[in-house]
Order: sequence, then C-alpha cells, then structure tokens
Amino acid sequence: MLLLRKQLKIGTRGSKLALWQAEFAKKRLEDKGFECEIVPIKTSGDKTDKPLYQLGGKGLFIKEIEKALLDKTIDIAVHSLKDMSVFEDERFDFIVFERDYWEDIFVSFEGNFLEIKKNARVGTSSLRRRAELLQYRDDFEFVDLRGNLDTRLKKLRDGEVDAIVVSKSGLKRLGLYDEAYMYDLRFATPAAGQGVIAVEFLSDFEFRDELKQLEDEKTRICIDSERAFVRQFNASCNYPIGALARFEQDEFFMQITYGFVDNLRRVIKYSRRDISPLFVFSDVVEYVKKKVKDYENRG
Ligand SMILES: NCc1[nH]cc(CCC(=O)O)c1CC(=O)O
Repeated sequence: MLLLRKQLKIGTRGSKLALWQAEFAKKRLEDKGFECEIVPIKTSGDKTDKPLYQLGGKGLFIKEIEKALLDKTIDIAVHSLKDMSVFEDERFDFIVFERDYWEDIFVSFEGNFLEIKKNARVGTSSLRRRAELLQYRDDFEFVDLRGNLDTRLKKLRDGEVDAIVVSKSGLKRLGLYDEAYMYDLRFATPAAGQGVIAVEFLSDFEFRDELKQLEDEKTRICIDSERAFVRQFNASCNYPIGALARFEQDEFFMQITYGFVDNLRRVIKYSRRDISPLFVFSDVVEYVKKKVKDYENRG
C-alpha cells in the first residue's frame, strides 16, 4: 500500500517576519513527517499604515487568515501570538512553540533611553510602550509608526524619528539585531505573548493531536496566564497593558503593567513569584483590581 505523506498548507502574512515564522513552523512540522507548503495571504492590516488603535486592533492581521482556515484553503496558520486576540473563538485552537526573547528594544543612534536628548521623538504606536517609557522619560514625544521592522528601521535611519521601540525576537529572527545601537528595555513589560509563535487550526482539525505534541508546555502555561490577565482587564484592543510570565528555576514569575488611557504617565506595576502559577495569577489579578478601583474612586 502506498503511504501518503500528510500534506499541510500553511497560511501566513507575507511580511519577511511572518514568512520567517512560517518557515520555522514548517521545519518543525516536517520533522513530524508532514509535508508543507507556505501560502502567503495579504491582510487588510498590511494594506494600511494607520496605527492599530485607530483600526480596531490586532484582529485585522488574523481575521482574513482565519477565514482561509474556515474555507479550508489552508490547513493551518502561523501567527505572532501577540497579534492574536486574547478572546478565544471556540472554532479555532492553537499551539505555541518555545518563546525565544520577550524584551522590547530601544533602537537609537543617540544612545539608550536615558542618554538620548531631551524631547526626543520616539516612533511607536503602542500605548503600552509609550506608557513604559514615560515612567522614566516624560519629555519624550511620540510619533505613530507602523509597518514592518525594516520599514521602521529605515525611518529611523532617515531621521524621521530619533528612536524606535520594537520587539527583540522580531529583530533577532530577521538578523537585524545589533547591540551597538539596540538596548534592552528590561523594565518594560511586553505585550502578552510577545516573542511566541503560534500555529492555529480548526478545533476539529484531523491532525490536532500530532500538532499538540509539538507544543512547548511551559510556554503554554506562561502565555495562558498572560492572556488571561489581559482578558480580565481589557475589553478593547489597543490598551496600555503588558503581561509577562516565566519559569525561573522552579518558580513561576509574573509581572504586569496596567496603564490608563486617559493618563499614560500613570501605571500600575506588580510582580509576584511562587511555585504555583495559579496562586501567582490570582494574586496578580486581585492586586491590580484593587489598585484600579482605588484609582477610579480617587477624589
Ligand atoms: N506589533 C507587531 C508585531 N507583532 C509581532 C512582532 C514581532 C514578534 C513578536 O514580538 O512576537 C511585532 C513587531 C514588534 O512588536 O516590534
């Protein structure tokens, strides 16, 4: 009998980073005996330069690829997990690979975020990144800046802005990371799921069990906590909110930043560690809920 190899069409956005990530997933799937073909899909998020918070959020990049899953023109989709809504749709399921880097990076030819000149223009549309930087530099002026990592780096080189803030894993994956002018923002809490690649498929997908075997279980626990945290507090899409969970030795560590849209200078920050992820999560949620209430009831 002829043994048919399991064939998978992988849907992805067409950006360099998205294609890199799709290639990464393809290799992992091929190790499992799948044969894969990458199918780039142009999404409406790719057709505009408006900041995400003016567009109704991150769902944009994902929606059209999910439609291709439903239409079965593709079998699986590869996404940056942080672009996926924290409100999960039961028609879909996903697995995650191990996180590589979580950090946000300050990129500038004029030094790090403390050294750079007063009133520097910083290109980032992310309210979360703006709020984090304002904690140390309330003189910064922010400029909306979207587009692929190379486009943003080009705008920096062309002097449109004095600095940009982008994700370390994006830079590393594209071979663009250069520590001569890129600085880790270790105080900044990343977006939930930052640095994590997800493979999405229909809940009743025939190869679901094989895919689940590729999942990194520790990363899964971390991103479930991060996303559950954001879900607790954030009904809208672009909100200044960050969550990072990690295992450090045998302890589970979680740090969050919760910002207020009406005043980005004000944030709640909290971190907690313990052996129990559930304990840490409930403690973090309870702490932030109380602080938010205090803030809302202020005189
Ligand atoms: N915001 C868009 C986005 N979505 C995923 C990445 C990079 C990969 C990742 O961090 O998971 C980026 C670029 C960035 O934030 O600088």
